[in-house]
Amino acid sequence: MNAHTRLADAETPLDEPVSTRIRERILAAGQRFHANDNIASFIEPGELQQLQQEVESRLKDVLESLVIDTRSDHNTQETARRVAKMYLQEVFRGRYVAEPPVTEFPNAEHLNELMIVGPIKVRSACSHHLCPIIGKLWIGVMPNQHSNLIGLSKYARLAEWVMSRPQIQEEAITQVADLLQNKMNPDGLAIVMEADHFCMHWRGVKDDTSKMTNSVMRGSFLKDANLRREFLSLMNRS
Ligand SMILES: Nc1nc2c(ncn2[C@@H]2O[C@H](COP(=O)(O)OP(=O)(O)OP(=O)(O)O)[C@@H](O)[C@H]2O)c(=O)[nH]1
Repeated sequence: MNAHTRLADAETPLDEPVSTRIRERILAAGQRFHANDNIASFIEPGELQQLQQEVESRLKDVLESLVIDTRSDHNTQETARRVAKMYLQEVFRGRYVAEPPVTEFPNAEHLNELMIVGPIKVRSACSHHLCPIIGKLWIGVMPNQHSNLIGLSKYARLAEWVMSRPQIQEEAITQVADLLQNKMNPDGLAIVMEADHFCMHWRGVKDDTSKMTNSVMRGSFLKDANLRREFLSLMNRS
């Protein structure tokens, strides 16, 4: 074995794709890493940049397999880099970064009146085709004296964190509900989402008029039909 071969052998672990290192940590911890899971706690400082480079190189292979001449086509020379950046830093960012900081305030005045936020614009992508999902979200909260209150902007920040992952709408809205439920511990929580799915508009069935609407009702919104009606009627005016 010459010095060059020994050096190459010693370097093998460093040549391992960064995605493999991250995946091994997640598996060792027995955690899930579905498309709509957040894996930020398994990514070490500096690795996100390496992951972006790895995705860029794989996307180059995809363009190669699509028989696109990225060397002479001035429009696609930088496409792999741009798409990798878009996935990691923008549209799927919610998988890779930690939850945004949210200050929780005690409900000092024991407020117990209905509060509605919306429509919050949501942007996501379906996990089946990675096509955009663009829609609106309304959140209703009924606090009690044990609830925490959060700042108005934090509803949008938390929703964005959950939505900027490949999702299906039913699971996305449940993730938003679980997050708010744990943070605020309200008496009742109501969430409605209405969205356009571009996997239906742009391709496939090419139905560009239908939208998907779904709702999650918890606690007092589930038990009290009048409260539910009040939320739905006020929501429809916004
Ligand atoms: N339930 C649910 N389905 C979704 C969502 N987003 C996209 N879909 C659907 O996921 C389905 C995937 O269906 P498949 O039959 O596996 O894939 P496909 O052959 O490409 O389906 P077509 O879209 O009918 O061409 C499609 O019917 C999509 O419309 C979502 O958020 N929730």
